[in-house]
Amino acid sequence: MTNTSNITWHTATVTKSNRRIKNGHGSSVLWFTGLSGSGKSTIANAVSNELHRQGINEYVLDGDNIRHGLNRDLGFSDQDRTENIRRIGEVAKLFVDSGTVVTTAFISPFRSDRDQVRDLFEGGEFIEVFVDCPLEECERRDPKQLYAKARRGEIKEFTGINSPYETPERPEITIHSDLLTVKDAVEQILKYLQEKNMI
Ligand SMILES: Nc1ncnc2c1ncn2[C@@H]1O[C@H](COP(=O)(O)OS(=O)(=O)O)[C@@H](OP(=O)(O)O)[C@H]1O
Ligand SMILES: Nc1ncnc2c1ncn2[C@@H]1O[C@H](COP(=O)(O)OP(=O)(O)O)[C@@H](O)[C@H]1O
Repeated sequence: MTNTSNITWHTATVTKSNRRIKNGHGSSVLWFTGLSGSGKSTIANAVSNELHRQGINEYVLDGDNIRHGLNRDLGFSDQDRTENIRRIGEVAKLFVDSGTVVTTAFISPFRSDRDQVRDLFEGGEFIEVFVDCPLEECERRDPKQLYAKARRGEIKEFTGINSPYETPERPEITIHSDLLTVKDAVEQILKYLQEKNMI
């Protein structure tokens, strides 16, 4: 599948470092991972809103939206999920290179896929945010009624029901979204970025 033998890498003249100096802040990826309904999109968007309010270049890459466009050819088999995450990782890397604080909201259920994305980045740029919420609470929320469908057997390979979710072992940030408000979650994440001098 890899075919880079006749392709030459062009080094850009304006660098990531130039862009960070111009912007007056760092760039990184906040990689949200967690079950469907755990709160990835809600918290990622709330973080992005706050960054925007503070004049920081931000962007949200969201699972449902990307699957309507760039990754419309992919389904939910293990193999397709791996390819989904690989592509998003590469896109996130472009955003970080552009000087943006990018938030991504994908289930990204497999540890090895998340670790491969982590390896694309320089030290400190990849921030794994585990949105830790018990399956029972996600199922109670069921904002898109997908758990109900999965329980009725209408969705095959639904994460947490009949497809695995591998919890992160050493995430930079863990958000207990069954215990915290969205506002508190945003504060926890912004505090991390400030402590790391990212913003
Ligand atoms: N089988 C199955 N399993 C899990 N999720 C499903 C499935 N079918 C559709 N959906 C909807 O697609 C969203 C998950 O897409 P992702 O790209 O984040 O998934 S993955 O990272 O490739 O596993 C997920 O969005 P979130 O609820 O925001 O997580 C669901 O709305
Ligand atoms: N503390 C919380 N953090 C995030 N979402 C919460 C929280 N409490 C309740 N919710 C609700 O849970 C649902 C989470 O849905 P969503 O953000 O789409 O999750 P995901 O992107 O992980 O599928 C939303 O309806 C949201 O309003």
